[in-house]
Amino acid sequence: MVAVLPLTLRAATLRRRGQVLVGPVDLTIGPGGITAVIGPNGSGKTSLLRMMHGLERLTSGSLDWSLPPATARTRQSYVFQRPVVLRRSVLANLAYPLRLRGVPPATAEARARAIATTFELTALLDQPAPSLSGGELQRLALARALVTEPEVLFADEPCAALDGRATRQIERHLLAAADGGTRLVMSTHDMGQARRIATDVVFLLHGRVHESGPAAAFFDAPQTPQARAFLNGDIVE
Ligand SMILES: Nc1ncnc2c1ncn2[C@@H]1O[C@H](COP(=O)(O)OP(=O)(O)OP(=O)(O)O)[C@@H](O)[C@H]1O
Repeated sequence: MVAVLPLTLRAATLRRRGQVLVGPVDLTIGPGGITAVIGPNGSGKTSLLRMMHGLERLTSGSLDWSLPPATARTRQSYVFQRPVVLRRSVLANLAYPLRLRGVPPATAEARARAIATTFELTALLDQPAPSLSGGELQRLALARALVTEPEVLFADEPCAALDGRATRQIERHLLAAADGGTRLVMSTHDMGQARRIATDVVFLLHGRVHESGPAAAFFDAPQTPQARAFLNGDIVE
């Protein structure tokens, strides 16, 4: 199968109501690894992820996958910061993306049950998804995003509002997905998390990529005063 990556953004820009929210951004997402998109509140992390997944149309510039956009779209998933679930059972939620792709019901259900085991959701399969706790919902959202075995997963703050234990649990699943060959691009406010799991970092400031590169180098020796200030928890202008 031909790979969907790399994803290449050239001068990619998103404007809303006359304001530049993101861009111009030049960025390549190659195969393998976990990219942490970091930056202060309002720096454009969510907007950039939405652009890459095709939820926002670029105002100018270009964004190219190595395959046509319609094909690329079927090979990627997105996890929203606030998990969105169907008002149906956990099992139905897990089977849904497979059914959408035309997988027969029995096969979809078997795959849904298998991923539920991995994500420790088996005991909850018959429960209505909206009744789950925050940590369980986030696990369900991630499991549902991965049930199609996407080549790329975009995750917007996948551990926002989770406690330490639930966060570590999600991180284990993210690392396992990356080990299994899914390319991860995630935003996070949690620098401990970025240090723990990211292979590379994209540091956004005012909608532009201010610094990017291997995570270890970024955290050990940030190149700009703004990145240093951000990592120190100071206000970044
Ligand atoms: N649809 C929209 N229309 C107008 N402005 C928007 C829209 N979506 C986002 N913005 C603005 O774009 C900027 C970037 O927002 P975005 O949510 O991408 O940042 P973020 O880095 O993810 O922020 P946070 O860390 O607070 O989640 C913000 O100033 C936000 O108010």
